Amino acid sequence: MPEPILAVAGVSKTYKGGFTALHHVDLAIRKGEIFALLGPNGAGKTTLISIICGIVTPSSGTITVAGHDALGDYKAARRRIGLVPQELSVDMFETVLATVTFSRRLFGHPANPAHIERVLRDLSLWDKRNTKIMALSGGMKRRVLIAKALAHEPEILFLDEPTAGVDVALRRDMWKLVHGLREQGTTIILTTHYIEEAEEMADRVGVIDKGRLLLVEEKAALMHKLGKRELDLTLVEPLAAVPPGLERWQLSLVNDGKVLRYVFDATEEHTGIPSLLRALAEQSISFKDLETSKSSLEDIFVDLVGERA
Ligand SMILES: Nc1ncnc2c1ncn2[C@@H]1O[C@H](COP(=O)(O)OP(=O)(O)OP(=O)(O)O)[C@@H](O)[C@H]1O
Repeated sequence: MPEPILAVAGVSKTYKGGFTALHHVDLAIRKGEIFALLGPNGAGKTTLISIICGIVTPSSGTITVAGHDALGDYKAARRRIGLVPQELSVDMFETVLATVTFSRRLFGHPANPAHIERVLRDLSLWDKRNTKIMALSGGMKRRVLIAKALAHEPEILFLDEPTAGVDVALRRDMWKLVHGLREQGTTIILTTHYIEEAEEMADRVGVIDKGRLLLVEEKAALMHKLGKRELDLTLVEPLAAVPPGLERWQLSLVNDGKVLRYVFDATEEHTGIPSLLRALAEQSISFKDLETSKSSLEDIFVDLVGERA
């Protein structure tokens, strides 16, 4: 792997009260990728991002951003990063243009009106540049946060739960926007609880829970590796229990015994379906419909964090 644009090594965080929010996290982010950090509430996602962005001090570990030590050479590292926070943090009485222009100045960059215009146009905010933030819709305010984060031309953009509480249309717009940014060469790291979001957007997915990074995988490989499939057979006659003699297959009854469900590993060469169907025929169990479904990243995620009963 080429030199990562962001390297997190052995990062732990114990807050003052004694709570350990991160346990020895190692993570290397490739230039130009979209990386989704997926985890339930309280998993440690915001803590990790805040440490990388220099807002929270780690208890141990190192962070390197584009070759700069984020702890020792904080300013140089921070300049490479744009952070879109979860919560609205803008001056409601300022105009869009003034707010975004000011964000660039904060990083000590010389003015670049052409860049600011490009950012605002990309985010469909140019027509609103002279509007006060308070007069914008919720979706537009979110876009302003992104514009602010991009004002100083960062190489890495962090999006902390970019679509929490936004409607479906805006969520899709956000996804499009993120893909557009990646095409322009920005590395994107987003945190989310929405599996759908990781599935839709990410090249790689990291799953974090209780402060531990459980795995980091290519999204496609993750889904392939852990992908289970379900075969649902809608029975002609409902069953009260899975009949004896079928223990070889992982079967269960759902929908009041009307559906016999077979869970199998889609990556196995032999799925066991033909032999199951033969065994059912031998027992005169007939079905009127048959349907297979692929498990989603959501099933995988729930399996991983062990919330499934
Ligand atoms: N300043 C703090 N002092 C003590 N504990 C904290 C502090 N900030 C966060 N925590 C705790 O650390 C854990 C991780 O919190 P964090 O905000 O990083 O989680 P998260 O994965 O971003 O969650 P969410 O999805 O809900 O935003 C939580 O248990 C939280 O209560």
